[in-house]
Amino acid sequence: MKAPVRVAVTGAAGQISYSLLFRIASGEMLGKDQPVILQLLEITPALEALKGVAMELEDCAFPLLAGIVQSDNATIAFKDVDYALLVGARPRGPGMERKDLLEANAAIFSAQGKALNDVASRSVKVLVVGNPANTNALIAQRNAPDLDPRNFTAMTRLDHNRALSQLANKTGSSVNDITHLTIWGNHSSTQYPDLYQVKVSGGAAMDLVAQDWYEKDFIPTVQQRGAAIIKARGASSAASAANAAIDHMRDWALGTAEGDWTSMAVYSDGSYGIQKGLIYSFPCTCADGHWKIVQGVENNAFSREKMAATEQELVEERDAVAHLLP
Ligand SMILES: NC(=O)c1ccc[n+]([C@@H]2O[C@H](COP(=O)([O-])OP(=O)(O)OC[C@H]3O[C@@H](n4cnc5c(N)ncnc54)[C@H](O)[C@@H]3O)[C@@H](O)[C@H]2O)c1
Ligand SMILES: O=C(O)C[C@H](O)C(=O)O
Repeated sequence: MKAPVRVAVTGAAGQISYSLLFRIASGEMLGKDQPVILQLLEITPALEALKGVAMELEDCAFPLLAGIVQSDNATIAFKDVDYALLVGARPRGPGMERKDLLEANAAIFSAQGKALNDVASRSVKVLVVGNPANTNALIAQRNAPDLDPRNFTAMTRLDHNRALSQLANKTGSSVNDITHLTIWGNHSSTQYPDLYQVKVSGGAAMDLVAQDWYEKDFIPTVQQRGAAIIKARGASSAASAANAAIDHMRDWALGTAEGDWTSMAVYSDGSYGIQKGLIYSFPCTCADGHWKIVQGVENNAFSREKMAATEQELVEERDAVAHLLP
């Protein structure tokens, strides 16, 4: 048996975590041979509810669950963690854009960035789920100057998975037949789901769909899917968000599928002309616990315009929280 790794989850009594924690503890994220210690962070008023979640985790008798820490103190919850899933934040309600949450949630991520800087493992892998995810990840990263900026990522895997399903439905194929999909940019309504590189059963996806459907149906559907879920469910996506978080971390830790890539919002090194330092979603491959931005994707004028628009939104979000960026 391997030695246990420490996995922090914030917002651990919230709705996403209720789908997430049990899957981490059952080995779906890091493998069926990897014991985990869950280090759960909540705000003080939610500690009682958190206790109930921890009791249920115990009641599953997961063979891989080697311990549970519950705290309202980030320096306790993040102590020596190898993985940190930053979920805890206010979700948006009907009619809100994710960036409307910037003020409410930004302070959380500066405090948590500092705590990670102080006590987490130096190789901690951080995934920000709480919205606006990219800019929250930027805030956490900038408040953790002793950690490699590449340790901080934000989640666009839910958008990626949504796009896979939409395309599979349209083309009458299986998600298993689809490769080389990219979500570029922000986890927001400016994101750009790019089908130009996509292969369906080895052939070009754009040969199977009309440009009109791509522009007027597919792109807005993927961009607006979070809002559509909120409208239908009366609450933001939870199980699908947890599933995407598992996919993101599993690929980062254990590697992406051979011959394909995934979408991850990562620290921009200037690839594709995107401003260095933004947390921007790119096509990424992962191996040996490290992600790499796929190079050499040829973007046409349509794509470049969409990539620039979502970059511009991230620049504006960054500028709006400049006071929280040391
Ligand atoms: N990136 C994505 O694709 C994606 C998808 C779905 C939801 N989200 C976002 O995830 C976040 C959580 O969603 P949810 O549905 O689980 O919300 P929720 O309200 O059910 O749960 C959030 C939990 O976070 C806790 N919390 C608040 N401040 C905290 C802090 N400082 N430290 C620790 N915990 C704290 C709350 O007490 C609550 O239990 C929201 O911001 C939502 O918009 C992101
Ligand atoms: O849309 C939201 O506010 C929640 C989440 O980011 C989603 O995409 O479902």
